[in-house]
Amino acid sequence: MKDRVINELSRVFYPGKTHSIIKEGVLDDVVVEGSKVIVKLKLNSDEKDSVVELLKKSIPMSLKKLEGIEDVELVIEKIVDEENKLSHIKHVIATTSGKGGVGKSTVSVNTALALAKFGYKVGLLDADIYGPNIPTMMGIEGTPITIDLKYKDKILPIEKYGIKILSIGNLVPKDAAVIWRGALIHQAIKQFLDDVIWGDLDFLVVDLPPGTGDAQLSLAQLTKVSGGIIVITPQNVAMSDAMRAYDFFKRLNIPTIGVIENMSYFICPHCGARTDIFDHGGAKKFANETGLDFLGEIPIDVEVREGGDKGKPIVISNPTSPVAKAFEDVARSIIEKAKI
Ligand SMILES: Nc1ncnc2c1ncn2[C@@H]1O[C@H](COP(=O)(O)OP(=O)(O)OP(=O)(O)O)[C@@H](O)[C@H]1O
Repeated sequence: MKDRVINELSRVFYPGKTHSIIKEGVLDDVVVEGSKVIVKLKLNSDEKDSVVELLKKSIPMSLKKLEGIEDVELVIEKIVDEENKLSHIKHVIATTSGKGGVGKSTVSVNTALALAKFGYKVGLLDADIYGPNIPTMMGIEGTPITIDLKYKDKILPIEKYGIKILSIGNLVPKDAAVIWRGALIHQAIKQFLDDVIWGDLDFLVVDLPPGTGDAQLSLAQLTKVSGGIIVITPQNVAMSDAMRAYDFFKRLNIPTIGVIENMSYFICPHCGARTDIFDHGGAKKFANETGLDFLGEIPIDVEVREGGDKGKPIVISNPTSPVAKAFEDVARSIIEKAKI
């Protein structure tokens, strides 16, 4: 229904212009509740009253033509011109890792879902240019993006499991991004921040590429990141990579919220014995040495991997499991630090 509403709105002219209200970039959100639709617009504070009056007439008139829509509510917010476009996002949280494959995306996805479980409005931005695997993990691969293809200027994130998701994988052809360098990456991240209709969010979790590179730099330049999370595996060799990621956050003035140890240990499902496959405690040691907070340890669990492959993360597929609880603990620490 939401798609139909947006499609219909693409036919409503912005008063005084030759293009639609969508092209004008004033649509902030669309919420469908049964036969009622709520359309949220953000207009410049100096927009004329006559324009507002015309919108109040034309939008309900147009949407009521849709089958199943009986009531249309218009919420119009006036914003100061060129107000920071991210002012409706309270906290930007970035996750990174010293190196690839440590489970950074897994942590981003499950932490975002745990935050949403606590009732917060959450967005998840997959800015991992080199391995945008969040669509697969969230089970949204192949879902066509609606609005950017038609209007070029605004992108609607995909909603699943109660959060809004957008991946660089949705914007560029598979494998094309790996050759991207500075300027292009900067442009892509800018587009994510400027042109995506995130709506009001308490948290935007950004899954950065591993290491210290252009994406981190651009994000820091383009927005105020409330805090960064470093994901590491327990081996000693992982420490120097983590230290580089931490130093980079410091140089970019991104406060580090803390460290998570992923693949921390393995509990045998048959005998219950614990094995520290990659050693254990590296992240805690790292946290002690740097004075950072230790946010928790996530065991290796086949359900985590399966959840990622099947597009149903463990926080959703098995919410009472110890791993899901561990992700909730991470979310609690973020909430506590953000003092929300
Ligand atoms: N705690 C865990 N238990 C079992 N499997 C896990 C765990 N964490 C991550 N994995 C699996 O390890 C693989 C790599 O994880 P993920 O993609 O999250 O890592 P990443 O650090 O984001 O990798 P990349 O650098 O490629 O972006 C995935 O198949 C994922 O399902």
